[in-house]
Amino acid sequence: MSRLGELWHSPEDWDYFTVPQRHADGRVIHWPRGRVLGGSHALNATIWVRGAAQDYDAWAADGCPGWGWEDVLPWFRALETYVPPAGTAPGDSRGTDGPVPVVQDYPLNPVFASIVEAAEQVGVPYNEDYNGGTLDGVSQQQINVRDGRRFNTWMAYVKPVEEHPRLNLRTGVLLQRVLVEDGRAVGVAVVPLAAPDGAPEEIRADEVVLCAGALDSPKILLRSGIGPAAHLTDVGVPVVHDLPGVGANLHDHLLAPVIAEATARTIEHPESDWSVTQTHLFWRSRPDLDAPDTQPIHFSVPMYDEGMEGPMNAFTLHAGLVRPRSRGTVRLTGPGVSDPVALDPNIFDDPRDREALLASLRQAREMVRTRPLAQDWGAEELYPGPEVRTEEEEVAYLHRFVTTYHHQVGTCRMGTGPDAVVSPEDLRVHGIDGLRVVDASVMPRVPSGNTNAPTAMIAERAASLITGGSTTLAATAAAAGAED
Ligand SMILES: Cc1cc2nc3c(=O)[nH]c(=O)nc-3n(C[C@H](O)[C@H](O)[C@H](O)COP(=O)(O)OP(=O)(O)OC[C@H]3O[C@@H](n4cnc5c(N)ncnc54)[C@H](O)[C@@H]3O)c2cc1C
Repeated sequence: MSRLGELWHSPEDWDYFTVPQRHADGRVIHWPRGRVLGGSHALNATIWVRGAAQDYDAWAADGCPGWGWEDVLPWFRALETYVPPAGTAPGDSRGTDGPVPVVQDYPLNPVFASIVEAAEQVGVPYNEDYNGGTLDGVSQQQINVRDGRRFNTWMAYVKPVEEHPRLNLRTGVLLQRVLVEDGRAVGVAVVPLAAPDGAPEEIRADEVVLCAGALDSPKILLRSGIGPAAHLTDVGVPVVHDLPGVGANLHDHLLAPVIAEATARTIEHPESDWSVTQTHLFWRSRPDLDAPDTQPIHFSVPMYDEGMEGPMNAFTLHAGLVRPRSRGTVRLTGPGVSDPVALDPNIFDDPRDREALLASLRQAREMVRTRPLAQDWGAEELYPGPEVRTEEEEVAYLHRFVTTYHHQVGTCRMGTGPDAVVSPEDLRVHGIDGLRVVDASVMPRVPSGNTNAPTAMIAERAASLITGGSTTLAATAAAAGAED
């Protein structure tokens, strides 16, 4: 867990980059994505966050009836086995017998205990369980680990039934496109990962469920001729079905680092079995907001970005924006599987995003100056650094160092309007029979927290829909796990 950064740029990473960001100094930003069973959950930080009730109520109000907080809560509960801090009991809203371990019962590295105190000193109260109904506050992260190792959705759901005679798992192939005949998906075409321009193999199916994530599901639909007709024509893909919303509505959470050297104490790393990020906080950048719009995340190591350098005995308080308003696109540059995809989150297109991230950055800088960090650890800010004082300088710093929180969503959004791609009722693609999308791309708007748990909730619910509501994979996998 503590070495997750080593998976970036590795063979397990699709290793995507954005197009140059016009409101962020023209920089391209690395977007790691899991190229492995378990998807991005196999290389993420395993932080488990449901989001705010208001997030889902807004989905319901915005054309997705049946996806309000009270509707999704049972599915969140069904997913998890929550292990609360020692000496405490799970609240009513928490699950205790689902297939995904959600663990809060682990030792905090001392620097995180001081970070929690620093947050309290700037007016952020401690929240024992941010998944218990209220997000606001500073908290220990709840993570997916078992026996000191990451535990992802592949391990929870598929591995227990890996040998099932009705499961045929193909690895080493790339899904090229969905095959559509007379308005119905009838299977997929795959090519060898090692030779993607080779002849495709066709796999026929009664129904196709696409779950390639917020970057690849729209890419595959576009390559299949399902998407905005004008764009498809531009890149040489024959139009099968004009669906304007495919690849639109791309958005992401953003981070910007505040890094401080600890000059008075050594940050030890007894957490080698645990994560180098153990706390985060949820905070409203303006008092009139109905839910937190920032989620700073803390690291016991310096998260130096390209162009930064400094001592290793340092920690990071990443400012974080979780209710972005800017929207971008996923677009093809050509019809082939080897043609690069153009990923444009359009960071800071809406200036309100920059304002919220700036408020979060200032809060993190203020925390570094509090007694628990400044005095007890001798914390001295390295980045942005003392020379960054005016608003203009802080904004320039954001443009130079803003980065992803890895939570891209929205590119095959659920809904019923002209921009909707899948139906909120059953996640079927509008206008094509026999085709569903089930992943982070269907979220109409990103929840105010990390996106893995919401994606797993959507998948859990979809499994029930696909099987006619008669069962859930949670129950199946939990039963299989119990037999081991
Ligand atoms: C570095 C990083 C850290 C993160 N940290 C956290 C965290 O701590 N907590 C949290 O909640 N969220 C975190 N996230 C986000 C979270 O992991 C994602 O939101 C979640 O995994 C999305 O699930 P998904 O099923 O939509 O897509 P993915 O998990 O990306 O799965 C998509 C799958 O489709 C496969 N695929 C794609 N294209 C093709 C193709 N053409 N052919 C065949 N297969 C294909 C991929 O290999 C992958 O297995 C992080 C993400 C990253 C990248």
